[in-house]
Amino acid sequence: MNRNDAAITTGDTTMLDVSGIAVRFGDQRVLHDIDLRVDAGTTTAIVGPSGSGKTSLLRVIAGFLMPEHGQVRLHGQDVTTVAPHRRSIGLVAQDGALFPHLDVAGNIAFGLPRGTSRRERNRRVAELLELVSLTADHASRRPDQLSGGQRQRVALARALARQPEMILLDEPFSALDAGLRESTRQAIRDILRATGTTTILVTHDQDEALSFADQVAVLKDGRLRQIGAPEEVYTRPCDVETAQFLGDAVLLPGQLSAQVADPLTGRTGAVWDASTPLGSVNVELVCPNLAVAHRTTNGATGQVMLRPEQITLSEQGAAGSVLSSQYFGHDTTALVQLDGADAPLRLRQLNAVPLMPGTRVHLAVQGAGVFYPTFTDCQACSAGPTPLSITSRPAGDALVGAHAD
Ligand SMILES: Nc1ncnc2c1ncn2[C@@H]1O[C@H](COP(=O)(O)OP(=O)(O)OP(=O)(O)O)[C@@H](O)[C@H]1O
Repeated sequence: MNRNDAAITTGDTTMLDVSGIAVRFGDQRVLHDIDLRVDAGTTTAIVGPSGSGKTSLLRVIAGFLMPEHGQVRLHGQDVTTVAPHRRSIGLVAQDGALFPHLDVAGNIAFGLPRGTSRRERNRRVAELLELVSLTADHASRRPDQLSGGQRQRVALARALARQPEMILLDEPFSALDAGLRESTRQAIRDILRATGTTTILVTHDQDEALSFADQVAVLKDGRLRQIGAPEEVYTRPCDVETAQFLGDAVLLPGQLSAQVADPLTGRTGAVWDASTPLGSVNVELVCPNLAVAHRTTNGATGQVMLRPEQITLSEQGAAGSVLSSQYFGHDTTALVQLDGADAPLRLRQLNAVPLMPGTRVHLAVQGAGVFYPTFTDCQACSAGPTPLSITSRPAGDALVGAHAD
C-alpha cells in the first residue's frame, strides 16, 4: 500500500505531505530526504540554526524552488511541478515585503483575485483590516508610516486576502523587538487559529517554535532530526545536540541500574533507574538509533539529560555548594558544584532570590530525565550512529527512527 492508499483508507486529515525532498545548490546538498506531514488546520514550526535549510524547505513547499528529488503533495495531489500561484499557499516573508509605494489598503487589495469589483475590494480590505486589528485610519498609510508589528499584520492580511489553505511564515517576527515580537506573535497565532488556516512557521528561535506550534520539526544540516509536539521534543529530544538546541540542558554521567514501572502508565519497559551524581534518577531511553534503544542493557553507561527546572532545592539529596547565582526576575539560576562530581550543574528556580556563593544545598530531581547511551554500551549501536530516517507520526509519538539499512 502506498502513502496515498493509506490516506484514503484511514480518512487522513493530512493537508501537506512532503516526501523524500532533496535540494542541491551546485555541489552543496542543503536538504536530505525530508519527510514532513502537516494536518489541516494545524500549526507547524520548522526550527533550526542558521543555514540548516529552513527557508529552502519553505520555498520548495511554496513552489519557488524545484527539489532535486522528492514530492510535495497537497490533499494527496502531487504539486511538485505546479506553479506557486496555483498552490493556494500564501507566503509571508521576513520583512513583510510590502510595496512601499502602495498604502495599506492597496497592499492588502493586491492579494485579492483579479477582477474583484471596487465594492467587493473595499469590503474585503475593511474585513481583513479588522481581522488583523488595524483600523480604517491605517488604510491610507504607507508602510513606512507603520510600526514593525503593524507591517507584519498588513503582510499577513495581504497573504490571507486570497483565502489560501496554507500560510507559510518565514521568520516573520525576527525584526521586531522583544515586547512587540511576543504580542504580534500571539495576535497572528490567534488570527490563524480563528480562520483555521494551516500554518508553517520557520524560525531559529526555540521559544517561538515551542510556544507557537502544535508540531515542531527540528532541522539540522539539512536533515530533519525530530518531529513532535512541543512538549515531546523539549522533554524527550532525540539526541544531546537537539536537547541543547531546544533549551538549557544539564548533562550528567549516568549508568542504568534497573528497569522500573512507568509512573504514569504503570507499565515496565521505557523507564529505567539510572545512577547519577544527583543520586538515582528515573530516565527514559532515547537512543540516536531509536529503533534499537530497547536493546540497551542494565549497566549501560551514557549521559542523563535534565532540564534545569527539574532540579530543585530539597532537605535531602545530593549535597553541593553554590558557585554563583543570577537573578532574572521571573527566575533565578544557580551554578552548583556537587560534592565529588566533575563539573558544576545549573538549576533554575521560579520566583526565588539569588543564593550566596558558598551556600551549602541539597538537590533533588523532579520527573524523569532522558538517557543517551554511549554507543559501546548499546548492543545495536556499537558501530556508531546510523543516519535516521525520520517521518512524522500521529500526535503523541515524538520520534520515529530506524537504521538506514
Ligand atoms: N540560491 C542559493 N544558491 C546557493 N546556495 C544557497 C541558495 N539559497 C540558500 N543557499 C545555501 O543553502 C543553505 C541553506 O540555506 P537556507 O536559507 O535554506 O537556510 P536557513 O536555515 O533558512 O538559514 P537562515 O536561518 O540563516 O535564514 C545555506 O548554506 C545557504 O548558503
